Amino acid sequence: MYQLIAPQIISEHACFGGTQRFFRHDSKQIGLSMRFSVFLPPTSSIHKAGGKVPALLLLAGLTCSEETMMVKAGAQKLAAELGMALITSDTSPRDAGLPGEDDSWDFGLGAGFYLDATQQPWANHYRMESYIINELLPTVSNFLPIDAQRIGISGHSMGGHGALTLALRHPDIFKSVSAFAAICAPSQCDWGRKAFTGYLGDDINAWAAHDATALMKASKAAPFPGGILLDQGLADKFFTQQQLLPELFEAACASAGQVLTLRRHAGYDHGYYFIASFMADHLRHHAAQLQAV
Ligand SMILES: N[C@@H](CCC(=O)N[C@@H](CSC=O)C(=O)NCC(=O)O)C(=O)O
Repeated sequence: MYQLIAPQIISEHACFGGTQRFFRHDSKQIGLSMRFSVFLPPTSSIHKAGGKVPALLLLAGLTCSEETMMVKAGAQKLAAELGMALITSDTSPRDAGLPGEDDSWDFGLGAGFYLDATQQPWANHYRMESYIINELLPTVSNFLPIDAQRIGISGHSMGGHGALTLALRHPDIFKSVSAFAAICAPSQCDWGRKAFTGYLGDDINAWAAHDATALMKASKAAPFPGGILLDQGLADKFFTQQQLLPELFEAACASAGQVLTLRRHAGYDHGYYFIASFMADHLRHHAAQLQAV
């Protein structure tokens, strides 16, 4: 483990008795400057004498940034009441300046898919999994009153894929998991096939390690005994276009003996009004499991 560098505060805002901060730091994993955000509840030790608080990492989807969840998901009020911090990451490196990086909205900039690319020209900078696991989480738990032993993960769409796959790949780090409208089987949908071909190459055997459905199918026992919560809107155009495929993840959970609460909501689309409508249930799902750790 290398020496962690203290992040710089870009802006700070009082929020529901706690503090919303936006940061930048020079990332060794990405090789570029990265931005992230943290909401600290009033119970954290920057507000009163006390210990470290549990935290929920919220991963956003395609075209989003570290700001999106904090601005649109409406999570801070209940997180403040539950005494839980919120952490958000950006969705890709910025300023890598790679050819083709900005050609489409579902690959490259804003579309890092929370994995480490193995293919050039992406492999040097597109290392979002190593960044989150080895740099972002150690940084926030080292420099802020966040308890590294009580971290949960959730996310939306591409961020839901990130939440499910990072939780399944790092169950020692993430003690609870949930997702909103997640890309549940990327090897079997257009978004995932495009991203995995670009970042991981043509060999589909390399894809399974980053596919939530494949990872769950390969599990010998339920990886999350506390259960996984997954919400899906039935008026979501990306669900209708077969980009999300929650039914495949549901079948994989059944075969692994993993308890999954998959809620299908009539009338809800893919956007943040859907996320905000069910965010409280997700925060309570995580709070219950993280308090118990
Ligand atoms: N530009 C796209 C739409 C992009 C989009 O809908 N992004 C979603 C995530 S999709 C999966 O990861 C999102 O969260 N957008 C931010 C928002 O505020 O809604 C198109 O042309 O369809």
